[in-house]
Amino acid sequence: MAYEKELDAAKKAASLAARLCQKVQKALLQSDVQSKSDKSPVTVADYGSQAVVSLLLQRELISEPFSLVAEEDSADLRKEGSQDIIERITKLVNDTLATEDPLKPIDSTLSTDDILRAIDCGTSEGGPNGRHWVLDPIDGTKGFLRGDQYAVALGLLEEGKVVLGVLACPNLPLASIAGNDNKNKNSSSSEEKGCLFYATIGSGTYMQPLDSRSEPVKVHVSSVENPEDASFFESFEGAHSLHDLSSSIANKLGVKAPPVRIDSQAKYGALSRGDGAIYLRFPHKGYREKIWDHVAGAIVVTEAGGIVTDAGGKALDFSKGKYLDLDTGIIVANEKIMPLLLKAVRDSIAEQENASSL
Ligand SMILES: Nc1ncnc2c1ncn2[C@@H]1O[C@H](COP(=O)(O)O)[C@@H](OP(=O)(O)O)[C@H]1O
Ligand SMILES: [Mg+2]
Ligand SMILES: [Mg+2]
Ligand SMILES: [Mg+2]
Repeated sequence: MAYEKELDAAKKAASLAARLCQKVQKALLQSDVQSKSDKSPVTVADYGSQAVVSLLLQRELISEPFSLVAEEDSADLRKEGSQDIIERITKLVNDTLATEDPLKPIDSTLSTDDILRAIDCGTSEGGPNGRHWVLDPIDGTKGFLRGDQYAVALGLLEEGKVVLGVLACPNLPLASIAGNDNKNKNSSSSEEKGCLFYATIGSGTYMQPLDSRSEPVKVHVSSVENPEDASFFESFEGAHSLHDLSSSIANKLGVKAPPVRIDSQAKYGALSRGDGAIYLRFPHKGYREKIWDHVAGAIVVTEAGGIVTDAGGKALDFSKGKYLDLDTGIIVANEKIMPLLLKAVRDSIAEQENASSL
């Protein structure tokens, strides 16, 4: 299989980073109200996750040139007054790496400078040439803080095309979230949860339990043909996607089920195994989508048989650097539903534009 070595490294890196995030989220949820309103736990987990992935990939793929496009950089951490937080991140990363390799000699413990350097490996710009890893160390920070869904999302671009993607979703139930009430979909209930989705180009999409040795299963998007029987995903946060517009599109399609609102690229993971059939994402005017919010999710869905396009039906172009250059919105569906969805999107956007020009 192509990209076998890269996939092994990516799965290991994302799983370990997810373990770090789980530890921080658990402490956060057990803490008092005052520290919950403080943003530092998510900061620590974000940087810690990025450092773990950066270090792991470089260690596992030592003979290859390394380029990483990642959401975070260390500029804020290098400001005065950040020493305490850097030390917390460094301890967290060292503790996490030690669980991966308990026999590691003690003198290889990483220093604060090592951690800052690892975070700053993620400053590549991407683009159409060569290989670039693309990382969102915590996608769905809002969900992370609420105790809901989030994902560690890692992908690989080769000559501007996505060839590999891994999504670690620590709070996503292993069983389908279709048909549950909305509370269970987003939050951590007592059922078994923690999913690792992965895909390489031409080889399909697989899911396995995070942190477990049980066998991966091949997954497929929903085969629903009639949109009336489809359910759709969208952002939990109304600030990230226009819920009114998606509701208008769903009405036109005759979708009966209420929207399933969850945070992060866990939506792409859930779609890849058929929990819902449609994903609608329409940011407010002027927002520019970043590649790390979609690279891993896009290949996880397309290798499972889905289609991911912008609102005009164009494939997403990940070769333009950090930003996606696209026509309003991102939509996902299976082959059968996509033509109907594109028409509903076009009609709803035209109606909205007419209404605002009156
Ligand atoms: N105004 C906005 N419109 C659309 N997306 C936004 C946004 N502000 C932030 N985002 C992006 O939405 C992502 C979360 O998506 P979702 O709503 O599906 O959970 C965020 O990722 P991070 O949490 O990694 O910053 C962020 O990049
Ligand atoms: Mg993100
Ligand atoms: Mg993020
Ligand atoms: Mg962010």
